[in-house]
Amino acid sequence: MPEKSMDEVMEAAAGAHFSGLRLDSLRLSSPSTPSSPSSARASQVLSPESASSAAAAAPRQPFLIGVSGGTASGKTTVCDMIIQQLHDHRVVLVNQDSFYRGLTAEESKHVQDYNFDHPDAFDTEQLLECMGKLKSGHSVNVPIYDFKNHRRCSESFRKVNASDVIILEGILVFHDPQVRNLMDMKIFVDTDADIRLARRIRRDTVERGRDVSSVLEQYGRFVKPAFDDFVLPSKKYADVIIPRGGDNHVAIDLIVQHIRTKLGLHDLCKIYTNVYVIQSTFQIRGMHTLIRDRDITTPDFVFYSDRLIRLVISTSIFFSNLWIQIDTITAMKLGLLS
Ligand SMILES: Nc1ncnc2c1ncn2[C@@H]1O[C@H](COP(=O)(O)OP(=O)(O)O)[C@@H](O)[C@H]1O
Ligand SMILES: O=c1ccn([C@@H]2O[C@H](COP(=O)(O)O)[C@@H](O)[C@H]2O)c(=O)[nH]1
Repeated sequence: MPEKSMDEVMEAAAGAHFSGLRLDSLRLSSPSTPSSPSSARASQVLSPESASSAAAAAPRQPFLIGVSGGTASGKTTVCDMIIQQLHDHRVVLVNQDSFYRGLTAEESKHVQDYNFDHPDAFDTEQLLECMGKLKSGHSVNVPIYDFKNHRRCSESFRKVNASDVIILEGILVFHDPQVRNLMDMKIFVDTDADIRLARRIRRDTVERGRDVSSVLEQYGRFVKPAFDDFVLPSKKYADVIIPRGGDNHVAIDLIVQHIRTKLGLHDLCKIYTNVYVIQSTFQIRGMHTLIRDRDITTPDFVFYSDRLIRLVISTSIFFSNLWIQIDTITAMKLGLLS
């Protein structure tokens, strides 16, 4: 019989013909790697599928957001706005630009021929290593890239501390599948190409030591073709597309609200390590809405409250049964039971 995930069981429990949970339909399976004392217990008994849905409901890792889009689309501006609005949480920003390989002395002589918009211009291995460490709660030293001389500062780094939210921003952060798969949420900043070019001319002449003709030359030769070949095709991976970038306050508010909801669960599980948050489903949200409706009839109130209460109790019975089984196995291993 195929294994059922906790989500499927709960979905069934919240469905139209609920008549209690059948715990015997949940099979025990082999151990998986524990990540914390509380999840260690669960991961010994839940199937990988169930364990991953439990992990999804009770996230322990930082929330990683990827922000992509063409050059000068407003990625940094959008990230700054998100960080500002999430002021009550620890948020760090990592720029893909920091992982530019930097030019060799030979390449520097022909800088006008160098394609900074191709995926090979970035040290993606190093980026992956840094993001992996940050995701597992460690601080990292991120290189500092100098756009004026196209090199990394050899002796200084930026220390990025472990945080609740990590934002990774850059033109090609959705290009590499391994980097993409680390992300919990992907945002694409979609700004008109003419506006981006105008902003890029202003920014690169004012801040990055270029002149207008070199910006236009680089744009036509490398930036635009690479946008069409690599950046635009990665837009399909986005969960959210923000038209007009930082001008789109509604989209940014919605994104911040979503992150706050995710972090709310995160915080709860951090404070109480044995809390299991039942994953919200369409049916569960529907029942909560119905019982909060002041015009609901008494029979309906009793009916839906009963379903929700059964769901909570069934879930706790499910977990207490698991703990009893683990404790029995442990006792047998210790020779306390035969
Ligand atoms: N909504 C906006 N209105 C006007 N200027 C903007 C807006 N968003 C960004 N800019 C300007 O455009 C330039 C590029 O913006 P930035 O956020 O750094 O883009 P990206 O990170 O995508 O390269 C910056 O000089 C910034 O001040
Ligand atoms: O030495 C360099 C490195 C990069 N670039 C250009 O920068 C943009 C990416 O940065 P955004 O902030 O996203 O615009 C990319 O299009 C490169 O062409 C550079 O000119 N010189």
